This record gives sequence, structure tokens and C-alpha cells, in this order.
Amino acid sequence: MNYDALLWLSFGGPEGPDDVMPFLENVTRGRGVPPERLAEVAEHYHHFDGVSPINRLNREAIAAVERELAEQGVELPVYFGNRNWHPMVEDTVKRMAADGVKRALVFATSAYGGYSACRQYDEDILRARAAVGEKAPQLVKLRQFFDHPLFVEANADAVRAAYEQVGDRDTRLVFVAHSVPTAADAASGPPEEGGHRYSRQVAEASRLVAEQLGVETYDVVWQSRSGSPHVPWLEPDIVDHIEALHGDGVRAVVCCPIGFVSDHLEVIWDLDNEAAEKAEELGMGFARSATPNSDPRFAQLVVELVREQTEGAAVRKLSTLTTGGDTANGAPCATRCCEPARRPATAGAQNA
Ligand SMILES: CC1=C(CCC(=O)O)c2cc3nc(cc4[nH]c(cc5[nH]c(cc1n2)c(C)c5CCC(=O)O)c(CCC(=O)O)c4C)C(CCC(=O)O)=C3C
Ligand SMILES: [Fe+2]
Repeated sequence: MNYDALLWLSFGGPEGPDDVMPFLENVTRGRGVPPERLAEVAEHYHHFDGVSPINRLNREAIAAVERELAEQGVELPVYFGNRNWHPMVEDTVKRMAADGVKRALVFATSAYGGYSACRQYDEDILRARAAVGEKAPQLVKLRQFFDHPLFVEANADAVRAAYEQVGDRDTRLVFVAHSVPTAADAASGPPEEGGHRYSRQVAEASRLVAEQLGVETYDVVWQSRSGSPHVPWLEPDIVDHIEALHGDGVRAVVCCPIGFVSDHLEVIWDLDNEAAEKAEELGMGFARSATPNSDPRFAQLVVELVREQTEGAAVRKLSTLTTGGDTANGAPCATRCCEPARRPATAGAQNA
């Protein structure tokens, strides 16, 4: 085997009240997020005593992957590092170097392309290797998996369970992913592909899940809009959409957070709280499907992606859309792929 470790690379989240502001400052540094928005998001975290479940969920996922690796006889120690909170990826890669790791695979906890979902993880890899210097291990990132059969099946089964919760009503299936600025979506993927790789992949994953369920009518909407109000982001927002569905006579919503792999704060606050509350206020049924992290197929998926690299296992994907994100040492996967937005270029936003 030509790899000697697996690095689990994620977003990170606070683990106590004193972590909240420094974490949010890490996330938003230089990104034009207004202080009002920051204060509002800090409140969301304080509802949970300043603890995001994301680090715990990542640790659980890593334990499941370690078991799966052992079961399949793959010897690969797993390390955990984050972009925005401890364990910070710089520290983790330092530790990997000290342990003598030379060449590691990297699993980033997002299924999609796009700047925030993919290329920013390459920037994390670059930063971490630069912080370690000469001894830094080679870091090879695993591909995007939005259309992997195990990802689609785990979501489809979770949606089935959510349907059972709302019962036999006139129900609409609504897929949700994290909103991004429309300019960031337009710039996602290599330019020759025509952009919008992020929203196209989200739409395709949603289509695949709906197809597996035999559901013909469904919607794809967005959540957790941030940034300056002057900058356009992908719409509609899930909460507004629930209101619109109510106006159309829909009586219940099954919401599938297709854009995320675990029940972290943006899921448990923006969906389980805000969206659920809106539905309740309107007298609508509401259920949210579980994210793949809680499904044994997620660990199997990660190990399958590892084996694609270590032993040329078959690349399983259900769509014909391009799958990028497989990169070495933080280089982008194609020229100009998912370039970060040039900040003040967008409509009238001085600060964005
Ligand atoms: C596409 C995408 C994903 C999915 C891909 C992936 O999973 O990587 C994602 C995941 C997440 N986003 C998260 C949290 C936050 N995102 C923020 C801000 C932003 N997200 C953006 C995009 C995305 N974000 C963008 C374009 C911004 C604006 C600032 C910027 O241009 O970068 C902010 C700042 C405050 C605010 O919301 O205004 C917070 C706190 C958490 C952790 C939750 C927890 O703690 O449990 C997770 C997993
Ligand atoms: Fe985010």
C-alpha cells in the first residue's frame, strides 16, 4: 500500500461557550460577514451551551471508519483535523509528520464541489503543509461523492423513515443544502464546464434520491444564508419555501439535508428549530431526515473511496456529472476550478 494514513478533514465547531466567538472569527475572517449576522449565529450556538455537535459526530464517524478499515483488513491510522477549530489541521499534520507519516489520503467532509465545499479544503491542506514545512506528508484528497450509490441509498432510506413520521398527508419532499453567494456558485467547477458545479451536483444528488424513492415532485432549496444582505445568495430559503408550500396547499414537509453529512449545528438549528417552527406555526407536518453520518453505509463509502486510491477499486457513481475534488497537496483539481470570489466585485457590496 502506498499510503500510510488517512486524514479526516472537517469544518470544526466550538466545544464550549468561550470557543464560540473565536471560532466564528476564524470562519468569517476577511469574508465580509456583518457583525449583526455574527451575533445572531453566536446565539444559535449559545442555545446549545456553546457546543456544536460537529466534533463529536466527526469522532463517531472516525471510530466507525476505523472499525470498517479493520474489518476490511486495511491498515491505515486515521487522524482528525479541522479548518476552523481544534483539533486544527495544522496541528494534526504536524503530529502526522512527527509520527513519520509520508503520504496520506484526505477525506474532506463534504460531498460536493464549489469553493466552500471543496477548494477551501485544498487551501486548508496547503496551509497545514506550509505550517509543517519540509517534513510535511504528501496529502492526496479523495474525490467528491454526491452521486455515490452508498450516499444516495443512505439518504433515501433516511427520507423513507422521515415520511413515516409525518404520516399519510399531502407531503412535499424538500432537499436542502447550504446556500452560497450566487457568484460563488457560478464560479464553481472549471470555467469550461460552464460553472454552477455546486448547485448542479446538489440538484443531481436530490434527483437520484428522489428517483430511488419513486418521488416525482420535489424541490431543492437552500439554508443558512450568511454574508452581506446586498450580495445575492442561492434562493429560496427553506423557511420562506415552507411558507410558499403552505400557500399552495401542501400539508406536510419532509426535509432532507442533502448538502450535509452530519447533524451539526446548521442542521439542528436552522432545520430542526427554525424550519420546524415555521411548519408548526402554519399547522403543517414536518420531519427532517437523518444525515448519512448515522448510517453504517457512510463508513463503507469512505473506505470504498480509500480503496479506489490504494488498490484501484471500481469508481462507483450514479450520475454522468463530472466528479472533481481529487487533488494532491492542495493544488486545485483543474485550472481556475472553484476560484474564490473576488470580494468587492459583487453588486454594491463595499464590504462583502
Ligand atoms: C457550502 C457550505 C457548507 C457545506 C460544505 C461543508 O460542509 O464544508 C458549509 C458547512 C458548514 N458551515 C458551518 C458553519 C458556518 N458557516 C458559516 C458561513 C458560511 N458558510 C458557507 C458555505 C458552506 N458552509 C459560506 C459561503 C459562508 C459565508 C462565509 C464564507 O464565505 O466562508 C458560518 C459563519 C456565520 C454565518 O453563518 O453567517 C458558520 C458558523 C458548519 C459548522 C456547523 C457547526 O458548527 O456545527 C458547516 C459544516
Ligand atoms: Fe457554512
